[in-house]
Amino acid sequence: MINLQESDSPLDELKIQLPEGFSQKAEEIYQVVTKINETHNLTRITSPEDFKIRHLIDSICSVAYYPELATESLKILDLGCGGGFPCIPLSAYNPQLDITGLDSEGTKVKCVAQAASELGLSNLKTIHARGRELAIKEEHKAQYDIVTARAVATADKLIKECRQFLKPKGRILLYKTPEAIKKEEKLTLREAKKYKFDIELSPIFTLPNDAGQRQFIVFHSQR
Ligand SMILES: C[S@@+](CC[C@H](N)C(=O)[O-])C[C@H]1O[C@@H](n2cnc3c(N)ncnc32)[C@H](O)[C@@H]1O
Repeated sequence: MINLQESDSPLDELKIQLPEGFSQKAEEIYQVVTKINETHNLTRITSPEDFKIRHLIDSICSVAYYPELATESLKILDLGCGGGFPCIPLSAYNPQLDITGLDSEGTKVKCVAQAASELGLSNLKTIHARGRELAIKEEHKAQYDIVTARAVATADKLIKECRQFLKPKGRILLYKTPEAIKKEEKLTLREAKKYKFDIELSPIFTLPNDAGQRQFIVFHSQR
């Protein structure tokens, strides 16, 4: 049992409310993903407590800083979704979100599609492709309100790869550590300026159980 609750740190500190039924859904996500993981090697994080903190809580903390993720019908592309993070928890958190999980590894995409089907997440679909290949296809160009990416690539590379997916005034929301943001700062500033993005940084927050610090960096398209 993972027993996800609002009193969990940092959900409590960030005042993240869990929608009705989400704790039960979180348990189902844990059961379904770890079952698929037994045959497909999606994640090394499998203990209930680690899964809760490093996958579930980490995925939904974005809601604290971008509350529209909890309430609006946004079209989101999760680039490099891997085993389904953050796209699976986010699609369960707000059924109004229309999320596409994208990954260049076909097996991972199939596993996320299977998990979405078993979990009844009809608002989550998947595509097997590289970001830069999909971004030039007419049906995906300028179609998304937000592109998310967690643990995929440096911010400068992701700006280049994600920018064509965005609708006017769209955003790229990256799940990062403060250390990575600092390390990537110079190239990030250069690419953000080149492609006309304003940068927003969230406050730094800490995950329990030595899971480390996190920070979001958001690129707002000026166009
Ligand atoms: C370290 S995993 C992270 C997966 C997931 N976002 C998470 O946080 O658990 C990085 C994933 O990004 C995918 N990936 C890397 N570059 C990509 C690209 N250009 N287009 C699509 N997927 C990509 C990889 O195949 C891999 O599954």
